Amino acid sequence: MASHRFVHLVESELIKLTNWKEINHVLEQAFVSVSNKDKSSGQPYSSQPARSFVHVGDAGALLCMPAFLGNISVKSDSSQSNPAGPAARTSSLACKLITSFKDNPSRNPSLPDIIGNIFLFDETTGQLQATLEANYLTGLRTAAASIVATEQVFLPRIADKSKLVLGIIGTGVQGEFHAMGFMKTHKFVQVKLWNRTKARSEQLKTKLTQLAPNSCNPDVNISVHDSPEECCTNCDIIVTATSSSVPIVFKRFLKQNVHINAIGSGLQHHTELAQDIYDECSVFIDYWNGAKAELATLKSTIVGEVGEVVLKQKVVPSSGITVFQSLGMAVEDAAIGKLFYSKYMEQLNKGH
Ligand SMILES: NC(=O)C1=CN([C@@H]2O[C@H](COP(=O)(O)OP(=O)(O)OC[C@H]3O[C@@H](n4cnc5c(N)ncnc54)[C@H](O)[C@@H]3O)[C@@H](O)[C@H]2O)C=CC1
Ligand SMILES: O=C(O)C1=NCCCC1
Repeated sequence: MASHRFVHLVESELIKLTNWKEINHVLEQAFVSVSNKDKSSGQPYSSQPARSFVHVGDAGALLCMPAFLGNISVKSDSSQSNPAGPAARTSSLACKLITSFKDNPSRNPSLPDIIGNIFLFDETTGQLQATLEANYLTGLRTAAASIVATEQVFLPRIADKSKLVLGIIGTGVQGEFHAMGFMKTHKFVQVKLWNRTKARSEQLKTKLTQLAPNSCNPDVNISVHDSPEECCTNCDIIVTATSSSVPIVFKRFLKQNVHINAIGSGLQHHTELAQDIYDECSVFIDYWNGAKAELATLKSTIVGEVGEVVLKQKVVPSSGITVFQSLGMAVEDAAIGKLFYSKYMEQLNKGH
């Protein structure tokens, strides 16, 4: 076989290509693709098995996440050269290989909890087109999944969207991406931060203060809190992004009308929130296949997939506590991998 070249996109290149609106646009299509059972509907569709794990004792795991995503547009209608026309459609064939080792951050020197790469293939020939460093992309796509879930499940029930308060529980990598993504795409009057090690929240506050002038509210108040309870008080939207194996958010901390994006705690998934929350809330998920395998021990009411909400197959509650229980799925990586590869190739062809 003739040798074949592929590109390798590193984090510094990916940072330059980042546009949150485009990322949210492809993530919404990833959600739709898993809920759409009719390939001829004109909507995105996909094929993705439940991901496979190799456990390394109790220390960590290697995850293999393959997916095919069909009929997506990597550009939103408003960003293409002819905004009046339909956005061009493409597909994505990809596999993310990722490791999750929970003790990595406390090593000396510290290492990320999550380390991964996305392998992107030509969907007509199967040839490897690109490898993309996936730590940064996992941060972006997981935050974008929470943003889309919040827009679909929670924001329709909020009449006045100009006074929202965001709480971030856990200001590690994911907490940071979530704070940045939400501030870039939605207006908040306050962003509240809590982390087990307070210094880390203070560091994030400094970064977010620098970002604020380029966010949806340059006057946003960013505050650091001493406890999860103080941080959650008065929040409309909460993100939990920790590796805690015991509950850190309880119902008594919450407003009556609140949305939580529960994204942390690795492969145990639902340990960050107390059972009294799960007893009362409506849970939305990313995909049933994954939930059957990875949320088998969750005792709560799962209403449906976020994609089912977008497709109007499921109705969202008009008040109360909603939870987006984020597992993370391969089509999200296939979507963001294709978006960044396309943008990179476009710039290369323009001679940048
Ligand atoms: N749902 C999804 O798609 C994804 C979920 N994750 C999960 O999100 C979580 C955070 O990941 P990263 O931000 O990348 O990790 P990180 O290592 O950057 O941050 C971990 C955070 O958890 C906190 N933490 C650890 N143990 C704790 C405890 N017992 N109590 C309270 N806080 C504790 C740390 O202070 C830190 O803020 C992990 O559980 C990871 O597996 C990560 C990527 C995707
Ligand atoms: O989807 C992902 O990527 C991950 N999800 C759960 C924790 C590890 C990474």
